[in-house]
Amino acid sequence: MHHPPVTIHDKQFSIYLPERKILHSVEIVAARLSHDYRGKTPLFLSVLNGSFMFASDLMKEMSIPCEISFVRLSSYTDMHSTGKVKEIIGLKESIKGRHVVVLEDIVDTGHTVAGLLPQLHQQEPASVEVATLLVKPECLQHDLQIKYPAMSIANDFVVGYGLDYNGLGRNLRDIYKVM
Ligand SMILES: O=P(O)(O)OC[C@H]1O[C@H](OP(=O)(O)OP(=O)(O)O)[C@H](O)[C@@H]1O
Ligand code: HPA
Repeated sequence: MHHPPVTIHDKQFSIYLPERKILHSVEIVAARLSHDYRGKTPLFLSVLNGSFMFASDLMKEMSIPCEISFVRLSSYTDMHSTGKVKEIIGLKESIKGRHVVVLEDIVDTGHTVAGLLPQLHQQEPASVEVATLLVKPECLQHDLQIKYPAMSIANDFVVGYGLDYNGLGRNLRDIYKVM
């Protein structure tokens, strides 16, 4: 399939990860989670906005009983991290004693996940792990154990499949990187 470059705001992006590759990597993560959490009814916590597409496709591939809830925790404007971590919004149910799996679209500097995990641990879950579609190992600034990364990428700004550049690009089926 041909994927011409796309323009979003002031920048051009070229094809990076086609949809079939994304979906294949999501299937593999779902199979691992279905195996590891058998008998545990995990609670997925999808961190909005970026992770909605990953969460949706991952849930469809899960072969064990599981639940999902959506939380917000935003710290990004433009293409650079502000480094500020905000508190969790929207977590209505108790996670005490639950096996929680945080769903992220991307772990970049790691600020977001590093800020989120202590807030979750305060509520005494049985366990907390992180599943992310993308991780940028070169950019990580925290000592994080990301147990379920679907794909590792280089230090490129990417959009598509839920990921945005200043609000746009989330609807793209494929992932593009800035040119
Ligand atoms: O590892 P980090 O450097 O913290 O970057 C990753 C976070 O940044 C993005 O969220 P953003 O705050 O842009 O909100 P969004 O999901 O609504 O786009 C992304 O969805 C992750 O949550
Ligand atoms: O590369 C990225 N693209 C979109 N959003 C992001 N948030 C952190 N890194 C990125």
